[in-house]
This record gives sequence, structure tokens and C-alpha cells, in this order.
Amino acid sequence: MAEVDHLAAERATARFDVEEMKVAWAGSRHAVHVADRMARLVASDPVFRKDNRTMLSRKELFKDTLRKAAHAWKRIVELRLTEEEADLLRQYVDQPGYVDLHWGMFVPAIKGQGTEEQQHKWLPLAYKFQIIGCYAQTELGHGSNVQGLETTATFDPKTDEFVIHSPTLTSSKWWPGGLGKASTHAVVYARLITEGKDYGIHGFIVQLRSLEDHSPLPGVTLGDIGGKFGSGAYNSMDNGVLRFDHVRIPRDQMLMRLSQVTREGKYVHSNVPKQLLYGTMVYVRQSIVADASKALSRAVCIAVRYSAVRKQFGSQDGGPETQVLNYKTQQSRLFPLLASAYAFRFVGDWLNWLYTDVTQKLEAKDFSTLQEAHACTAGLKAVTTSVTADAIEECRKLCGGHGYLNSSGLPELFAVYVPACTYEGDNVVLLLQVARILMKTVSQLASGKQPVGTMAYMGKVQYLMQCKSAVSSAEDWLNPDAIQEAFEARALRMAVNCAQNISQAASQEEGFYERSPDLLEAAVAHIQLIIVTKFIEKVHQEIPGHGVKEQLQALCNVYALYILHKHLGDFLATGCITPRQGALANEQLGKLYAQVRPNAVALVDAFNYTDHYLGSVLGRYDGDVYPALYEEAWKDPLNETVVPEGYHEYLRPLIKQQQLKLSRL
Ligand SMILES: CCCCCCCCCC/C=C\CCC/C=C/C(=O)SCCNC(=O)CCNC(=O)[C@H](O)C(C)(C)COP(=O)(O)OP(=O)(O)OC[C@H]1O[C@@H](n2cnc3c(N)ncnc32)[C@H](O)[C@@H]1OP(=O)(O)O
Ligand SMILES: Cc1cc2nc3c(=O)[nH]c(=O)nc-3n(C[C@H](O)[C@H](O)[C@H](O)COP(=O)(O)OP(=O)(O)OC[C@H]3O[C@@H](n4cnc5c(N)ncnc54)[C@H](O)[C@@H]3O)c2cc1C
Repeated sequence: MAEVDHLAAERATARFDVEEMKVAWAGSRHAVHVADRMARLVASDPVFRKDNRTMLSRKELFKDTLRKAAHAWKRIVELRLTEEEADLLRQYVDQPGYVDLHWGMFVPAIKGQGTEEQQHKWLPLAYKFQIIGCYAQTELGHGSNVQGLETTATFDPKTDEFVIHSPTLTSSKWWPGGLGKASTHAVVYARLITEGKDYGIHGFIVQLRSLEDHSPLPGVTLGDIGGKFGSGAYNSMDNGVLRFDHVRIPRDQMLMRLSQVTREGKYVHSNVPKQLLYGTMVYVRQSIVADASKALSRAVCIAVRYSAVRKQFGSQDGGPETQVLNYKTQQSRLFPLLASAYAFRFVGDWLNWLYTDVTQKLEAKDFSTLQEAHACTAGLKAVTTSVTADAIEECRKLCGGHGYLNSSGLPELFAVYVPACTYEGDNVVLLLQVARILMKTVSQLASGKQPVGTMAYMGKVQYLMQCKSAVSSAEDWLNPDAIQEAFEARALRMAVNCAQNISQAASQEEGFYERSPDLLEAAVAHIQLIIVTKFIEKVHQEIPGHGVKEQLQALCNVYALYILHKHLGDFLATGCITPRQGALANEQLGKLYAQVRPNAVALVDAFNYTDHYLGSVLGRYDGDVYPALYEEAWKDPLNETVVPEGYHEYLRPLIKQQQLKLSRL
């Protein structure tokens, strides 16, 4: 705890119990305690220091990542941490590295697509780090279009092996994290060819490097793909390139849970949907949604605390300067982001529940919710990452000039975060998947088929296509039913409009292609409806703690009315609300910001982030920003010498030359 709390006055104005809000944010009292313990464990360990990260060269940064990963593993083993604790510890280490892909994709791919026998063989090795794995799907020529991958896995019945080959330059695996330098193994996605027939993309476990000296195995060419956006940031990750020259692997290294190749080379597909092959991506997409709320809340925490500390311009009578957080423009830019952080947290929790539920159903051979899981994970991944990436940049601007310094933590957070809009599915490509499912659902309405899950509202088509909002005062917008109805009507009408336009095209495919920009917006409207709905449902639950429910209610309204205001064109164009009702929503939004203002600092305190995890001099808990900024500047390598290197070669001759010229005048 800080000795001098420059934000004490802010904390004193909070009208709710911060400790109970921590519980609401984390999900349970247990979750708060575990997270707290792990965060402090990391913060107090000098190996996990990260304040110098942006000053390291790529090689130093990579070595630092290896050191941190090894040390984290040592601590996990020494302290016998549970899986939950270990995950949190890695999160607080806060440096992207090969372990993210090992635990996040390699292990889940084997769990999801390997037979029990294969799991029994490979998982214990992975769990003990006797092998290190990555997920090698994307190629130089194709990422989004998975069916377009070119790597081949041709079965050779003579030797009972698959021959893995990269037939073209564009078939080189390109991007997999952990592949470049660290992984010994990969789950490689390749076209399965047997008995002369191409059966499409399947997963194979392939060893890449020697377990003795880490050198590439014969026929394997691999390395790192090069430096990436920003200093520090995602450059700690060894995203890699990989080519195979007729590399042989035993037949039983094909992941055979969904389909098999027999000893004779016969292809057998189990009676399951082929999309289960994409299961690892679905799993990671849902975890990326949870991650979005973490990244967004970090940026917002920095911007809120700093905005409370920073003062600009005085009162007209020469009194004290104004905290920039008191400017209405600052509030209208910042508070919707604060509300979004909470919204994403709760929708992330719900998505995690949905994913668990779908997984259990799949195990019982019930595939009925697969489409719902795909639509929700793809759509929520796309919307939450796009918003978060933009929001981090907005938080940088909200911090003025100091936000541009590395020591603010925001440039690195942005650089680390933006690829989330691309990896695990480009956001536009994913939203078009949602749109495809929306169009399918609309087309089935006429046949009387009742939509289910998050599409259930579309079943109210008769009502939602003609309903008119009853809002007649700003306060009416505080009614969750009014909000819910407006969002449902907007989403449905946008989808139906798209479907009608598509039906006028020469073919469904051509119509979809022509209308894809509108479809994107319809998909966003549907996903925003899900986020609003889940926030409203959360607030309806019993939430203990003085004032906690009231604050969450206010944030829920901020989120919904901000989206309504931002996308007013949609609501007006579809006739869901009138211009007057739009103006009333904006009026209410202003009142809500005033309600949030005294609670703002406490609302970000409830994220319970240590100064180490935040990694920002602007976001310090104690608000003592200026001495920290001043001190940080002196740590820059440029300040190691008073006179810079290069002075004698370039500056002195220049200055002397000018002096000489002047003296000749
Ligand atoms: C400051 C420091 C901070 C440190 C913090 C550290 C954090 C670190 C976090 C690390 C997290 C992540 C690391 C990044 C790792 C990245 C990994 C990757 O990127 S792996 C590669 C991912 N690749 C993709 O996502 C590719 C995207 N493309 C696709 O998913 C598909 O190809 C698709 C869906 C676009 C098209 O597929 P296809 O052509 O086969 O399908 P159709 O469109 O024809 O659809 C057919 C049919 O299938 C249904 N479908 C499609 N996908 C799925 C699915 N996943 N599940 C279920 N069903 C699916 C689709 O709806 C159609 O259904 P139908 O009924 O036939 O209409
Ligand atoms: C940091 C990072 C880490 C990654 N880690 C891994 C990993 O561990 N393993 C792995 O296998 N891969 C990984 N990837 C690859 C990643 O999954 C792909 O980059 C991603 O799926 C996007 O595919 P792409 O690069 O082919 O983009 P493209 O599909 O080429 O996208 C280019 C543009 O075309 C647009 N576009 C493409 N298709 C359509 C369409 N049908 N309709 C409209 N517009 C379209 C996109 O919106 C985009 O604007 C990683 C990528 C990054 C950046």
C-alpha cells in the first residue's frame, strides 16, 4: 500500500464497497484471493521485472522470455501450484512467449482431436515440458482460408507412415508462435492424401527439433519470421516459418479422434461434424474474449487514475486547476470504455460457461449447439478485440503527451494487443461467419423453425419488425426492457434488410458478396445485443456488497446507451427509435457520466491490479505520477552518458564547422 495516497480524495468519494466489487469482477471471493496471491508472487520476484523490456534488443528480449518462462515453471513446480494458480501466475508474468501456445493451443489440440491413446502418450510429455509444442496451421499463402492450405500429408502404406511435405513456397508454415526458436513439436495442419485421394485438412503431431541438442530434424527447415510492430511487445514471441521436405512420421501421429487412416490406408470418418477440426480455434477464441476485458481494463485503469491526477487550466477566478477527469469530454471518451471493460468481463464469463456447456454436449454426441458456439465465439472475439485495440489507443490519447512514453505502459500494451484483431481469425472474416449464420436463421423463419440460444429473439420477428419504442423521457432509457427491445429490433431489422437485399441478387452467393459491408454491420449489431443482454442479466442477479449492484447498473446503462448513441444511424434508419428518443438517450448518458464520476477511481481499483502488472507510471495506485515519470526518464540508455555517443563524429564537427564559418564573416 502506498505511503502517500494522491488519490485518497477520489477513493473517499466512492459510493460502494470496493472489496465486494473486486469479488463481482473476479467472479468469486476465491478468485480474488488466488489472483491476489499470484500477482504479488510475480511482482515481488526480481526475475519477473519488466520495466526495462522496451529497451532490450530482440535477442535480449527473447532470452529474457526464455528465462522468465523457465523461472515461472520452477516456481510452479516448487510451490506445487494448481492449474488455476499456474495460469494466473503466467498471466501476471505478462510477457508473450512460447508457453502461451504450448498450453493454449498445442495441449488443447491434442486433447480435442487426439484419441484417448494419443492423449495418454503425448499429454504427460507436454505437461512435464519434456516436449514443447506449437500450433502450425497458417501458411505464407493462406491463413483465413483454412481449406486452402497446401502442406500435404501423404500416407505411405509400405512403411505405415505419413510423408509431410511443403510443395510450394506459399505452403511454408508462417506465423505459428513458439515455432521459430523454442518448440520441439508442432500440431501441423496438412491435406491428408491416401489412396490417391485428397481428404482435406487434418492435424498431425510432428517432431521438429532434436530433444538432445535442439537442432532441426532432417528435412525440416525452420526459423523466426522477424521483428514485429512496436518495441518490446509481441517481439518476445518467436513466430516462425517451417518447411518440410518429405518428412516421415508414424501413422499414429495423425490426430485420429475425428477421422482415421487404417493400416491399409483406408480413410474412415467418425460420425461427427467435420467442423470439430476447428475446435481448438473455438476454444482459443473464447479465451481471447476474457483476455480482451483484461487488456481493456488495464488501459482504462491507467487512464482513469492519471486523469484524476492530471490538472489543466484553472477556474476563472484563478483558483486551483481542474482535474482533467472533470472535463465532460474526458468523461464521455473514458467512461464508455470503463463500462465496456465490465461488459466484456461479464460476457466473457458467460461465453466460458457456454463453451463448457457445448463441450459437455459434444462429449455426449449432441452437436446441436455447435453453430451457436461458433457464432458466439467468432463474433464476440471480433467485436471485443476490435473495441479493445481502439480503446487502448484512445486511452493513450486521454493521457495526453505522457501517454506516448513507453513508461506509461500504453504503447506496449497497444502493440501487444492489436494482433488480436487478426490472429485466431481476422475479425472481418469472423464477423462474416456470424452474418452467414444470421442469414441462415432469417431464411428459416418463414418455415416456422424457432431460433434458439442467442438467436431466439429472432423468433419474435412479427413484433420486432414493427414495434415502436415507448421511451418518452430520458429516465425511460433506464428501463432495461426499453434498451433490450431497441437492441433486438435494430439487430433483427438489419439482418432482415440484408436478407431481403440478398434475395434480389442473381444468386445467394453473389448477394452475400455484394452486401458484405452491410452484413458486417448486422453481425456487429447482433453481437452488441448479446453483450448488452448478458450485462442486463448479470445486473438482475443478486449481487452482494453496499452499492455494488447500483454501480454495475449504471455501467450497464452507460454501455448500452453509449452503443446506441454511437450507432444512432442504425437505430434511426431501421425506425426502432425516433430522433427525439435518440436525443433523450444522449441526455441520459450525460447524467450517467455524472453518476460514475465520483466512483471512477474506485471502479478501476476493483480490477485489483498490482503496479507491476499495470506496468505504468501514470497508472500507479498511489497516483504519485510526476516523480516516477522524472525518475524513469533517467533510466533510458541514452542517459547513461551525459555527452551522447556520436558527439565526436557528428555533432562536434558540425558545430565547429558552423563556428568556423561564422568566425570568417
Ligand atoms: C503486455 C504483455 C501481455 C501478454 C499477454 C499474453 C497474452 C497471450 C495471449 C495469447 C493468445 C493467443 C496467441 C495467438 C495465437 C494465435 C493462433 C492462431 O492464429 S491459429 C490460426 C487461426 N486461424 C484462423 O482462425 C483461421 C480463420 N478461418 C477459419 O476459421 C475458417 O477457415 C473459416 C471459418 C473462416 C471458413 O472455414 P470453411 O471455409 O471451412 O468454412 P465455411 O465458411 O464454408 O463454413 C463451413 C461450415 O462450418 C461452419 N464453421 C466454420 N468454422 C466453424 C467452427 N470453428 N466451429 C463450428 N462450425 C464452424 C460454418 O458455420 C459452416 O456451417 P454450415 O452449417 O455448413 O453453414
Ligand atoms: C501475432 C500473430 C500470431 C499468430 N499466431 C499463429 C499461430 O500460433 N498459429 C497459426 O497457425 N497462425 C498464427 N497466426 C496467423 C493468423 O491466424 C492469421 O494471420 C489470421 O488467421 C489471418 O489470416 P491471414 O493472415 O491469411 O489474413 P488474410 O486472410 O490474408 O487477410 C487479409 C485481408 O483480407 C481480408 N479478407 C480475407 N478473406 C476475406 C473474405 N472472405 N471476405 C472479406 N475479406 C476478407 C481480411 O479481412 C484482411 O483485411 C498468427 C498471426 C499473428 C499476427
